[in-house]
Order: sequence, then C-alpha cells, then structure tokens
Amino acid sequence: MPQKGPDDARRGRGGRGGGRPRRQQRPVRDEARNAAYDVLRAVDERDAYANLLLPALIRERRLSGRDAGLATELAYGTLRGLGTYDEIIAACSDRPPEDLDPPLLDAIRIGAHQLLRTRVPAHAAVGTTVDLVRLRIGTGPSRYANAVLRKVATRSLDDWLPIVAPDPDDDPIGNLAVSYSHPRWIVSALRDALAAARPDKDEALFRETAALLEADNERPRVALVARPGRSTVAELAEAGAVPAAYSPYAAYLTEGDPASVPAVAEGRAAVQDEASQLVALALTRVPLEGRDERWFDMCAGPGGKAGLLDAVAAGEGARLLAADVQYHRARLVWRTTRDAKVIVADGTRPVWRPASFDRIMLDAPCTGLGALRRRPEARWRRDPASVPDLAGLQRALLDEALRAVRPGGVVAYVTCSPHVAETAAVVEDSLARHADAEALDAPAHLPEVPGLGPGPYARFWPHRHGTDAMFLALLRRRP
Ligand SMILES: C[S@@+](CC[C@H](N)C(=O)[O-])C[C@H]1O[C@@H](n2cnc3c(N)ncnc32)[C@H](O)[C@@H]1O
Repeated sequence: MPQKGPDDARRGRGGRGGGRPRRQQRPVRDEARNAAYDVLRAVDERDAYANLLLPALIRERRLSGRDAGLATELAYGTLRGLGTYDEIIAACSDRPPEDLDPPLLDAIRIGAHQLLRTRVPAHAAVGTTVDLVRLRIGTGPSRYANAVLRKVATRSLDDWLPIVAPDPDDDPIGNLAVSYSHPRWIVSALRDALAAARPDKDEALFRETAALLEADNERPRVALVARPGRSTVAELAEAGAVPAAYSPYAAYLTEGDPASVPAVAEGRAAVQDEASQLVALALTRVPLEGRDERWFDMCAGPGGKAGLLDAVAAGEGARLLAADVQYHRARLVWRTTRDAKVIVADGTRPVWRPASFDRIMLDAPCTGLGALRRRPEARWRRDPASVPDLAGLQRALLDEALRAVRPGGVVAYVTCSPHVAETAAVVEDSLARHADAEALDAPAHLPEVPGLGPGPYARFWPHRHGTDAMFLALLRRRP
C-alpha cells in the first residue's frame, strides 16, 4: 500500500474519528483544500488536466510551502485513489456514489483520501471537509459529508480493503481494481501485457500486476536528457541531478523546477522519460550495411525522441526528418530540434518516396496506458472502445514505415502503452503482410537494461525500471 502522506498538524491533533464536532463553529476557508476541490471539479466538469491546472491555481492563489504541497497531495492523491475511495464511501453511505451530487462526492473523496492515505488527524480531515462542503455546497450536504466520513474514519485502508474489494480467489481482476484504484479493463489489459512476456500465469503474475498498479499510483521522478553533443550528464549533475542507472544521457532531478537547470532552459537538455531515451538509442545502435544518413521520425510531436535523435544524428553524419500530422505539435518539434527538418504530414499518406530512409522511429499514437503515473486522472478518461481504432491506425502507420525504410534499414515501432492489441499484435500482423521484414532482438540492443523480457520485443515497466511502460520492436527490412 502507498505510504502515508503529509501530516497537516496545524489542523490540530487527535486520534481516528476523535475531536470536537465543528458543525456549530464558523466554517474556516482552507486554501489548500479549496484548490484541490477546484481541481477535482474542473476535471469532472470540463475535462481539465490536473497537472496543468493545479500549478496555475497554486500560482494564482499564491500558495507556497506546505499549502502548495498539501493541495498537490490532495488533488493528485484523490484523483488516483478515487476508485478505492468510492467503494469505501459506498459502504458508508445510504446512497451509491453515482447518486450523490458530483460536487459533494468530490469533497467526500478528498476527505476520504486524507483519512485513508495521509497523516492528517482524523478529526481535522473530517472537520475541514465539512467546512469545505458548508462553504462551497451547503449546510445540508455538509451534515451528510460528516456522517459518511465519520464512518470512513472507523477503519484504516488496510482494514477496509478486505471488506470492499472482491475476494482475490473469486475475482482477481476486481480485487486488484479496487485495491489499487484502476478501472477493471485497464487491470485486465496490464495483466495480459505482463503475461505476454512471462511463462508463469498464476500467483506470481497476480503479484507482479499488483506491483505494476502500485507503481502507477506513485508520482514519477523527473528525468532529464542531456542531448549528446549539446550537454552532458556531468553538466546536469552539477545542477543537482543524479545520474540515471540505464540511459547514458539521463539524470534525475530530485527537487526544483527543471526550467531552472541552465541546459534545459537553453534547449541543450530536456525533460524526458528514461525509457523514451533508451528506445531512441536502441534505434541508433542497430548496425546497418551501407548508407546511414537519412533518419525519419514519423509521429514526432511534441518532439522528445526527435530532440534526442536530432542530436545523435548530428554526431553521426545523418539528418533527421520529423513529421507530425498536427501543425501545433510539429511546431513543438521544430522548437525543440536544432538541425532536423520538420514537416506537417500524415504518416498514412506519404509525401516521401518508398525506401527513402535508413532509420525510422514510429512512436505511434496509443492509449498511453504505460504513462498513467503522469496524469492522475488519465486512467478514468481512457476508453477501451478507442483501442480498435488506435490499433487500426498503428497498423496503417507501421505498414507505411516498412515501405518508407530502405532494404537493409530499420524501423523502431514504439508505444507508451503495453496493451497487447497495440504492441505485439500490431507488429505480428504487419510482419505477416511484409515478407521482407524481420524482428530483431530488441533487448540485445539495450544490454545495460535488465528485465526487458525474453525478446524479440523489449518492454519497460514502471515497477521494474522506474520508467513509463514502453514497448519497442526493432524491425529490419531485409536487404
Ligand atoms: C506518442 S505521440 C509521439 C511522441 C513523440 N515521439 C515524442 O517522443 O515526443 C504520437 C504523435 O503522433 C501524431 N500522429 C497521430 N496520427 C498521426 C498520423 N497519421 N501521422 C503522423 N503523426 C500522427 C500525434 O499528433 C502525436 O503527436
């Protein structure tokens, strides 16, 4: 289970469910909790992205120090955990959560998060939520919130889970979904993706799926890339970052704003997940016979991998062409690269000749199930109905990539989703249609990284590598 979060001692002391009732007192406006509540409401009402809105609210309302930290913990923690909290709220309420007024439900969720996953004293968690509901919604609903949260406060999270989560022997997916707060379909998809790369399918697979879901509930560390020839890991380390375990270009920032690192501010380094760096590096490491000067990033926006490929290409005497179907994303690529040529183009309608390129990066649009750590609300937004459409687009793009690469050249097919339908199934389908293409052993091109699986595909995982879950296939067109 996740660690207990901040201890908001200013709200007073007291044990679980203890303290004086606050209903008769004047409600106190608490800026951190109000900010968290406003983020949850914006996510619900207008599909806001919490990780964009919250920093803006913190700035606008001049929250700093502990208040900023508390607002962040409450907003992100509640959004991640609400699948679990709703089951517990259901057990403590005479109405199911879906029948509650959404603003009231969000406020109760914030209270439940404090009670179940932070060190905020129980009476403070209940009292501040009741005040919030009184001020923002009304007195009647505040009594309801008080009654529900007092029941929530009677048990710890570990004591609630066996009560509200299905028995793991009868319904392992349901058990994991409630215990780790993920939609059922995502738990199934992640379990199947892990199963695709391991021989045992039972208890060990259940435990590893749980570890993956738990890693999804943690905030990712900020990884930086030192673009080769433009910056170095040593320069990032001088700015306080810690060199990474796997990528020769990566360092982790333990605190502070990445924009305050001079190399980042000057575009010589950037924020980039370590697995993103390594899949691009693997593409550049495949030995080629003959010409090696025309590199292509087919779906390049916003330009993370293109930024790295552009820098490596410059050192290898090659030039990168980067494309994206969306103008504004192509512009971001243009801003982050130095030597690359950037075009707005649809990869399924090539404006380039067949067999033009020596190396192609196809980082395909996908469900993003491998990057759930980055956006606290993302897991509740993704829709399983999008998978077949995306898989169709991924197949069409991979077909074009295999036509656009020259005989003897190589294509990296990458997704930040481990979903089988977006990864191995797409690649195997394309290989069946392109008799002149073969899958290379991708893990062998990343020997410094353990745990990528038996091959031929390489799979990164948050719980194994501390990176996003990322899939890599290296496909060579036979000479
Ligand atoms: C996963 S993102 C790529 C991330 C990028 N490689 C990076 O490292 O920053 C997929 C990109 O594909 C683009 N895209 C979607 N459909 C496309 C198409 N038909 N042709 C070209 N680009 C497309 C999207 O606009 C999006 O920017």
